Amino acid sequence: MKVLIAEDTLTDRLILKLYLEKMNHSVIEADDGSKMIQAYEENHQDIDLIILDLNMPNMSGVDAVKHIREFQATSDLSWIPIIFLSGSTVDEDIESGILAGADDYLSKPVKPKVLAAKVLAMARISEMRAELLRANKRLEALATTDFLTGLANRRCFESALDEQIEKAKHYGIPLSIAILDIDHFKRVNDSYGHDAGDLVLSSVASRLQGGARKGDILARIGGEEFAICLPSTTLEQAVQACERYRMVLSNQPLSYNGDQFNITFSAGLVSLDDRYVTKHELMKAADDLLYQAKQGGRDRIVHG
Ligand SMILES: Nc1nc2c(ncn2[C@@H]2O[C@H](COP(=O)(O)OP(=O)(O)OP(=O)(O)O)[C@@H](O)[C@H]2O)c(=O)[nH]1
Repeated sequence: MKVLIAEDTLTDRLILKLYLEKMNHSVIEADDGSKMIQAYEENHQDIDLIILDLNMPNMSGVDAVKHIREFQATSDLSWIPIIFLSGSTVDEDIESGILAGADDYLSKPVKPKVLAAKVLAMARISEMRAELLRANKRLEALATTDFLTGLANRRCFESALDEQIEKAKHYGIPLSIAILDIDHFKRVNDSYGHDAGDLVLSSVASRLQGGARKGDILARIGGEEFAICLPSTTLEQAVQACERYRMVLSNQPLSYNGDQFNITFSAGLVSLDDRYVTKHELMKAADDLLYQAKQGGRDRIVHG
């Protein structure tokens, strides 16, 4: 681990450094609270643990710990363990160090075995926390991704759409959305089986993704239904974009086990204007136009 130590008494600092280096940790030193904060702000991405004296000149250990915890919160930095050192065994001193945001307490003079044990305990907590964050990230990805195509799922699309609507209204920039539905998809399943259907859905997703403009948000929002959010795009521009999406599908058949599929989609396309307040209204409007596209003969985009 990389340990930042702050201790104003030179001999105490050197002994602590020696112990830590013997345990194969690397050390950054500071001799008062404000230098420790500076060292932390400059090296925070590398530091795994802070050990600091509670009583130091210029800035007390309690204030330094508070500052570090505040800095972590406001800069969205990950938590790292902090152990404070003190010659005092007064209950109130221990309490104030922990209340300020430290995680453990070491009394002076530091005993190497106790130091090693506490550093190990902090490393364990740190690793558990990192594992929890990784697990949360995996869960978040699962909760927002469509398992079959790898595109965003409906939940993720709707939340992105909420953000885009707010941004568009706030800055007065255009926003369009399209809802696409593959034509006669049931025939693929019925003729070639569900696996072929799944493969067609994945291929459609990667074709659409391949043709996507940077910033467009693509999602699979239902069985054979996809949605595209086109930020900063007027209706006229969105019609062109959707025609491009239509071409990436229809200009070349998809193949599965030697069979070729000519896949087309129908789409409803709308742009945000005063008629729509919520994402549900916008999506409902796109859905109604999609229905018209199906009624009108499929393989077409109807906009409104
Ligand atoms: N393979 C596969 N099929 C799916 C999935 N989700 C929905 N489907 C199928 O998609 C088909 C949708 O059929 P319909 O709603 O009748 O629509 P369609 O055949 O595409 O006809 P139109 O939309 O009217 O052009 C059904 O056969 C569903 O079983 C999926 O994840 N995988």
